[in-house]
Amino acid sequence: MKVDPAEVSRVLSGWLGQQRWYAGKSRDGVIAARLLAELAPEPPSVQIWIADVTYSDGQLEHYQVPLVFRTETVDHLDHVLVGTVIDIDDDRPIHLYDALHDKEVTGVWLARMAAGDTVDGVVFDALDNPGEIPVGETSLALTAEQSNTSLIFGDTAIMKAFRRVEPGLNPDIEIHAELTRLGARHIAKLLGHVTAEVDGQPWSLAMLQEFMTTATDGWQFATGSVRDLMAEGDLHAEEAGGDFAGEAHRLGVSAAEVHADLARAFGTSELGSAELGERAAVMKGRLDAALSEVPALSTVADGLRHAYDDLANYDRPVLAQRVHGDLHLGQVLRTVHRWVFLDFEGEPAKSIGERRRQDSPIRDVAGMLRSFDYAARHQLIDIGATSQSEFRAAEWADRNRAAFCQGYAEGGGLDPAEVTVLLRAFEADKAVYELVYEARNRPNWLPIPLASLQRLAAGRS
Ligand SMILES: Nc1ncnc2c1ncn2[C@@H]1O[C@H](COP(=O)(O)OP(=O)(O)O)[C@@H](O)[C@H]1O
Ligand SMILES: O=P(O)(O)O[C@H]1O[C@H](CO)[C@@H](O[C@H]2O[C@H](CO)[C@@H](O)[C@H](O)[C@H]2O)[C@H](O)[C@H]1O
Repeated sequence: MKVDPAEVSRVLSGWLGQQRWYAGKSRDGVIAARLLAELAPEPPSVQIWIADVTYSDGQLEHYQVPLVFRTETVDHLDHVLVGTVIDIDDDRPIHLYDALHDKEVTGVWLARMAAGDTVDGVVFDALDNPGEIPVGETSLALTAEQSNTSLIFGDTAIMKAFRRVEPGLNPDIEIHAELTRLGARHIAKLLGHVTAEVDGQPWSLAMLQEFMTTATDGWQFATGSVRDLMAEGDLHAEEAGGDFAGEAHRLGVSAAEVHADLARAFGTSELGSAELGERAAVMKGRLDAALSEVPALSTVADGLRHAYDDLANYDRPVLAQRVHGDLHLGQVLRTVHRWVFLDFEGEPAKSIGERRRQDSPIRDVAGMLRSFDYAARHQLIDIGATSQSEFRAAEWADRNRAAFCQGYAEGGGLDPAEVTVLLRAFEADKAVYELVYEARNRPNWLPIPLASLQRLAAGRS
């Protein structure tokens, strides 16, 4: 079976724009597809293709698209049909399907990992424990596709195939590999990964992790607590059923423990005044870029610049280390035993180089505090806010933010109350990022980060 890459580019051009994980939806881009590796040559052939997207401003992005080549159409795969091309050898049609959604072929990733294969320069690595790869289990794709595509195998392992790929080791694999080696408590163990070697550079394609069964994610857990509170007439957060503060405290302790593990695994450094000035300048740059996309930000921009100036003029060195980089309640799972932290990839919009840089752990604290604010306020968007519901949401957020900070300090982290300049700058930076994210993805959620930016610009949290 032989196909013309130009034909594959043509079908991908129509299909990519419909995928949740494709970041170029609002931009004009030219798509060129190239074959990276053929994982299963026997029919149905399974191949990893890379779609190189060149945007009109010259920017280049790469997306991983594993395809299965079938000579017959398959009804139950209709929803993941990418397109039909012609076989160069015999002029017959070949139907291309998204291989990650075809249970008949997904097992090849596990089989190759367990065997420690290298295929066309793509290395399948099971670390030291090939026996832990659940070869033979059937896959189930997570329906809530996010930045990547995740498959659960049986109930023991989850494989995340990275969609947007680039040269450089993905921090999610890098961090999970080190923390697994350390035996860290608050992560899901790394079982294996798939990495291509292209021109001497690694390209991370996929990772396999222990699957945490019967876990609830932090967002579901926290928003359940807010729902209970809102259903309870006049009660305060501590009086209503489903109070979350005990969990918020445990989550804070756990975050401090994760940071201690990251410091142990990757070391620490100090950000002096020059570096703080440079970090503040990056935040101002992000604010300026956001202003052109969300004009409502202009009313608070001066106050936010003051917060960034305070960071630039901070008179003490700031401890830096590897961090999570995009910490929020959707990135933590509560198992029966402990809180588990997921997705150490950092903010998807940043380059791998930026995401691997050491940073203040207060960036993660700020991310989680923003999430408490989101959890408290997002229901008011649907039910309509009154002054009383606003007051009660704020009370829930304040209570849980305080519990998280107290837990973080008790767990050995910096006391957030003692580094308010850092916290304000990082919260503002995150809320600016969120404002752009909401403008692009969920415009009716814009009031959440905007209200926080108004408080932060006025010098409140
Ligand atoms: N090890 C795991 N155990 C259980 N569920 C997981 C695990 N890893 C991820 N998940 C689930 O998959 C979702 C997506 O995972 P995530 O790593 O955040 O992917 P993405 O990079 O696409 O956002 C998570 O929100 C969580 O619900
Ligand atoms: O899950 P991702 O790593 O792809 O993160 C992106 O999407 C998140 C939304 O799913 C977004 O998080 C924002 O909304 C959350 C509620 O849905 C809230 O808990 C977070 O605090 C808020 O930042 C995240 O910013 C974005 O990178």
